[in-house]
Amino acid sequence: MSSPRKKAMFKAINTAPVTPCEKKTQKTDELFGCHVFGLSTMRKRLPKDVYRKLAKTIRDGERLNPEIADVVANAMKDWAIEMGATHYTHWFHPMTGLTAEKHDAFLSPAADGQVISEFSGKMLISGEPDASSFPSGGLRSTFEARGYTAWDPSVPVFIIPASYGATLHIPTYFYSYSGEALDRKIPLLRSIAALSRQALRILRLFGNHTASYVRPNVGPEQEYFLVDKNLAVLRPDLLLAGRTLLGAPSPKGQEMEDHYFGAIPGRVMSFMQDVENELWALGIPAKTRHNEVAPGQFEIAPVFEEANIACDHNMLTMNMMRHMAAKHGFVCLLHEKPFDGVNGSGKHNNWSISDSDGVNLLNPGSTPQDNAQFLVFLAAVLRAVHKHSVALRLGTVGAGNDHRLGANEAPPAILSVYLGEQLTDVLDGIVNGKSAASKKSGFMEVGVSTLPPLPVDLSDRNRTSPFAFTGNKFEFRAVGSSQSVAPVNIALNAAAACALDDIATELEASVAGGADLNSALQQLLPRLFKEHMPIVFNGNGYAAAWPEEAARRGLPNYHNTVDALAHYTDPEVMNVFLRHGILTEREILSRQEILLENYSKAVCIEGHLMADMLRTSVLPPSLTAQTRAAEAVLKARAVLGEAGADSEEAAFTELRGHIVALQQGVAALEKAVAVAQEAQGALEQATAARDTVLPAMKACREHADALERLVDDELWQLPKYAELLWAH
Ligand SMILES: NC(=O)CC[C@H](N)C(=O)O
Repeated sequence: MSSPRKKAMFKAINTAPVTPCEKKTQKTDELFGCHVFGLSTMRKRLPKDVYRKLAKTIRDGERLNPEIADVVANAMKDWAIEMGATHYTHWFHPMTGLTAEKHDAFLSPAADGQVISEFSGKMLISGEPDASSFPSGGLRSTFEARGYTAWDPSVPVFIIPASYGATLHIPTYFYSYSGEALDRKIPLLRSIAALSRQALRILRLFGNHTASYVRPNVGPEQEYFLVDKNLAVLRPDLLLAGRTLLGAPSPKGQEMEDHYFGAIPGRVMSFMQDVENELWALGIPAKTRHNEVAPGQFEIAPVFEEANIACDHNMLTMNMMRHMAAKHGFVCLLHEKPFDGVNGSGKHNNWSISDSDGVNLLNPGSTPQDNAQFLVFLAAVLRAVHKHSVALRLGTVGAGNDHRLGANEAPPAILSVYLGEQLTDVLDGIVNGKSAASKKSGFMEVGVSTLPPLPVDLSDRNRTSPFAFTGNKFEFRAVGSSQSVAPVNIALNAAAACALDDIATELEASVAGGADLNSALQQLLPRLFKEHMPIVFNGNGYAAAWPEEAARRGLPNYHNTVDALAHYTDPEVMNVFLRHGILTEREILSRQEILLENYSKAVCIEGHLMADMLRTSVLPPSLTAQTRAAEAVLKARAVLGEAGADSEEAAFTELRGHIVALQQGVAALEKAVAVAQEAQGALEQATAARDTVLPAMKACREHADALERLVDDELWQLPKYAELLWAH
């Protein structure tokens, strides 16, 4: 038990579960939302007319009326101080992919040398952080520091408690001096508004005059790994890159499939309970928890919320998990592929749309009228994914996710829609103009006026599909575990808005021309389903034949981030975002640049880090092992004569072969990193990172992992896969 690695392992397996924080109450319904200045708290603390105006602002997603801002801010401050808050912060989502906050105390100097607690309406509504160091993708020069934050009242403010004093968090947008979006919230809100406008046109055609808005709902399933902290600190790759850059496979990985839904280890249960308590207090409806497929992998999933809130809540969930892992002696890995050879982690984005009356528009209804409306929305989704699949693919780009997509554990990078046989039968029937008897009970006459009810469980599950219909929602499985769900939902809403716009325009024209809605639909739906049937694929997305079949269908397959990002500026891709004012041309260009830079930086950091680890942690024990092997050859020869040391020589030669190759590999890797860093232009740099750094890393890893299996275990410093994956 002498080496730091062995000591860490000993500590890891002897660590007892940490007791979760004491809760304010044992009852979940009392705990839920207690750290949120939500509607019920507002009603209690605000004058009636102020409450009414604020509630309307929240419901309609408007900016706060400045006349009531001071009263609202004051009530918030009093509540926050009672909850132990000393500071407030505007909390936002810059293009770093993480959240950002800068804290200010509630204090202002008073005339008598004392201080008073102060928080005005102005402080609540807007802020002006120094924005110079956030990525802007060329939207402004570094010296143009001005950036603004503005309260997004559609997400309630909340308190993050800490032993030293809580902080009031105000969810905000973040934009530049010139009014351009520097964050992911602004385009998300614009996309939600666009979807609402277009979907309402369809509802009005169906005679719905009560719905005042339509909103997308999102439920992101979050996968993650937990690694014992004692072991993780000995792995610079886990700490700096969030994934292992080296590591021979564990003799036992996920082959037995015994981890999936297995009994949750005690330490992990305490961690989960602590996370959930905090999330519930924040009004985040965390619902499901379980062991995932890979050893050391877990999942947390909330129930649906409106997309903007769900997105903020997922960012908060990730922050909370990282934070709470430290308390429980873990490091929480949100990377898409922390370990080679076992499953990576995704974030399955469940997406549906509902109207202001709470009706889920992707729910097949129980009347012919409802079914017809469902088919229109279904057609719109198929059209959105088929016509705008590149825009959707852009919502999943990232250096980490490239290791996962298409690796036969997550969907391929080709976008297709899984509908299940039954629903596909129904659509085929509509396309072919004849009634379609489906496999099970579902049966649908052609001609929407005679549609019988559709069965509820319209589809099986298909894990290999990136975009699967699951009965009343779509599950977009391509998003990576570390990614914000904002980009993919911006793209989904934008693409759906375009498709609904096309459909509404045609139907409105037919109706205006005197056609009744049913005959207009009978004209439109068979044509639409026929046009977009190539996007429907119910088969195995992991099969080798699928990419070929997809190519025949004309479906794009951009299987890495750089290829996908190069198409951000294709006119038809830009148009998805331009058409309804979701992003301006300058905002699109800046996002393309930021994402490309982010990719090259991530790859170059990994390359640099791997070279350092190879030089300082892999080569030294390997060289010691080589010296021992050389001594073994000499000793065997001394005893057995020149010809008697064959096996010792073979062992030495094998070691030396990998060592020499690795020494050359490290030099090549360092050169590749330097070349990529010097390349001019964001696309060129990202291309160089992909084409030179990644292959150089792969070549090194082969030898390093072979050495791990050859070098004496007591010499090896880096915790091994078996230890990282199984010590919980
Ligand atoms: N059980 C599962 O759904 C596995 C999903 C897989 N981990 C992914 O990356 O998407």
